[in-house]
Amino acid sequence: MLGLEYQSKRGYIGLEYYGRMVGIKIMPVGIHMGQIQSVLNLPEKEWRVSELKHQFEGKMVFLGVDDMDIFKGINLKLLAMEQLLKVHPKWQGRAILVQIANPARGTGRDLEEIQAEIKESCKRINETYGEPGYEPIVFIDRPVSFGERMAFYAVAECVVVTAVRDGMNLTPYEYIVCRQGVSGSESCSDANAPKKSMLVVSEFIGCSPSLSGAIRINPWNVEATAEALNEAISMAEPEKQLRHEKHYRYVSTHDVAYWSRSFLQDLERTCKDHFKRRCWGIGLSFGFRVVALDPNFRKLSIDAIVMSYMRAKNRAILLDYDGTVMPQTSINKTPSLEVISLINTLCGDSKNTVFIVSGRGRESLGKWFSPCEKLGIAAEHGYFLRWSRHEEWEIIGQSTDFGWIQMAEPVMKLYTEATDGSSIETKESALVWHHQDADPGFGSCQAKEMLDHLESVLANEPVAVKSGQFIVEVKPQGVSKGLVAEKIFASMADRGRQADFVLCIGDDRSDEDMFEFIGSAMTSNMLSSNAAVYGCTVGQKPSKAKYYLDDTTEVITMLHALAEASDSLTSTEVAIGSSY
Ligand SMILES: O=P(O)(O)OC[C@H]1O[C@H](O[C@H]2O[C@H](CO)[C@@H](O)[C@H](O)[C@H]2O)[C@H](O)[C@@H](O)[C@@H]1O
Repeated sequence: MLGLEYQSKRGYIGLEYYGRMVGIKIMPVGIHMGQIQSVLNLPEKEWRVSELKHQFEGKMVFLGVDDMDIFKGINLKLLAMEQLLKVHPKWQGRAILVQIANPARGTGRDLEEIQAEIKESCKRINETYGEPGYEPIVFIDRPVSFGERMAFYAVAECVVVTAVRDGMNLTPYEYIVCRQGVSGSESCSDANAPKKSMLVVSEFIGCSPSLSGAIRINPWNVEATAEALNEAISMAEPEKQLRHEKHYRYVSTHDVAYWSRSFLQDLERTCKDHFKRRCWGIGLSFGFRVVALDPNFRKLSIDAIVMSYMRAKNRAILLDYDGTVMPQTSINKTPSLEVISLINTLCGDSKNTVFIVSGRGRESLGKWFSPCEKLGIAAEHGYFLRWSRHEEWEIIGQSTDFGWIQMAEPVMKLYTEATDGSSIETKESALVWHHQDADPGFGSCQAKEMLDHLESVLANEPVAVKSGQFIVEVKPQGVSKGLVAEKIFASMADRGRQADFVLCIGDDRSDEDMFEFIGSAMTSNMLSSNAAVYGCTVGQKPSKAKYYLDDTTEVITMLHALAEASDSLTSTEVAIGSSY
């Protein structure tokens, strides 16, 4: 949705936006039952009902209640009525459409045109089908009070809504409640008479999906609407009553009180963690965002991590590459001598298991880190994993079916052609669309669009579509940096070296899987019960990591501090000198 990640929960959608949870749900509003029932009891309403009953005696009354505006489809309703009289002549002299048009609230040429059309239609229909004592169209364009409206509902056999665009439109709901009447009152429907509330409603109005007994129409289809009018008034009485029962059951139980209660419940559920977070304004101008951060989210203290590091006996150090040890802005992506040296120093300490965990391919990572003999590498988000330079690559991904590439590639090509500066990277297990060199605004819009497109095209394929730093990536399902962390911790535990110090650093979405996993790993037996766990994101932003460092420079400074606290510094320095 809008290129943002979301989860479909029970009955609603949860969307995380800059650390805040946004809940999205369809919540049709209801009516105020008490308000309607109090009007139903008014004596002047009863008086007006008698008058109308007399006026429309022996007639089938269709009723329309609309504001006079260009979206209400009033003229379409008149045309449908005209068609009904034409193709079903048995209704001539018997069927009447009473159209209440609340005075227009706006002005303008469009409105004037529609008013002229309506006037013209009323005149034509009444001239064609009218006769002494019978006018098929009764057009009321004066203000009509709530009470009088109730009186019209009381005499109407069917309410017709033909809006081409609308919000909820609660007219059908009012009609249903009015037709049910109030017990003990000589109300709309005679107190003991069977209740009916026939409805012909546009499929374009908000209340339409809630009214399962209504006849739904597309108001632009005049012929079909005319048939619906005929069906509504010709239907067998028991069927009309059954439909009314369904309507009334829904409307009376889903009133405005129900709506406000469920709205508040949903609001509370969605916002339950909001109060635990701190909000910060970050960025400037169009890049300005309010982000909500966990109050425990804090800067990683180098002194504190060094202390834990020195206390530990079995350490797991998992480092992302791009944006973590390699600045995102660097043109040359080969690791610097400084990084190689640091990593070798860390690897040289026998207490350490050090891994580069990256989305990049195994070939480039293998080449770049060839001087780091003891370094483990997880490439392509862990699809490939190697414990040290001397060991073989393991394939962690379960899927060997890459048929999805035939479906994903044409979609990516389409967007590449339309987005100057974008390109496709083909990895061994994944396809990546890059837009770092495209126009920033257009590139990210295209990325969101493409993500949706790929998700729908690949819905039944064993893949995940993810966005990252200027990329959209399709990779095998189940492959994640979280799984890499799990594998490493499990293997350490199997070797009797349960980690008592964990450091995971990364900067983007794919690293969140690592942070999520280490958050839960404490409760499993994979880690030592007293393990010091440091999940650290690069850049201050909403994250599942508990700590942050501001940039790659701070990451390197911190790694230097750990290297200085490591054993066998001399031997590793020698190793670098000989192999790089
Ligand atoms: O897991 P990481 O180490 O953070 O790697 C993720 C992706 O890295 C590469 O893309 C990144 O560098 C590109 C320039 O070389 C840049 O255009 C892109 O915006 C960055 O995300 C790599 O090409 C991807 O396959 C990795 O998934």
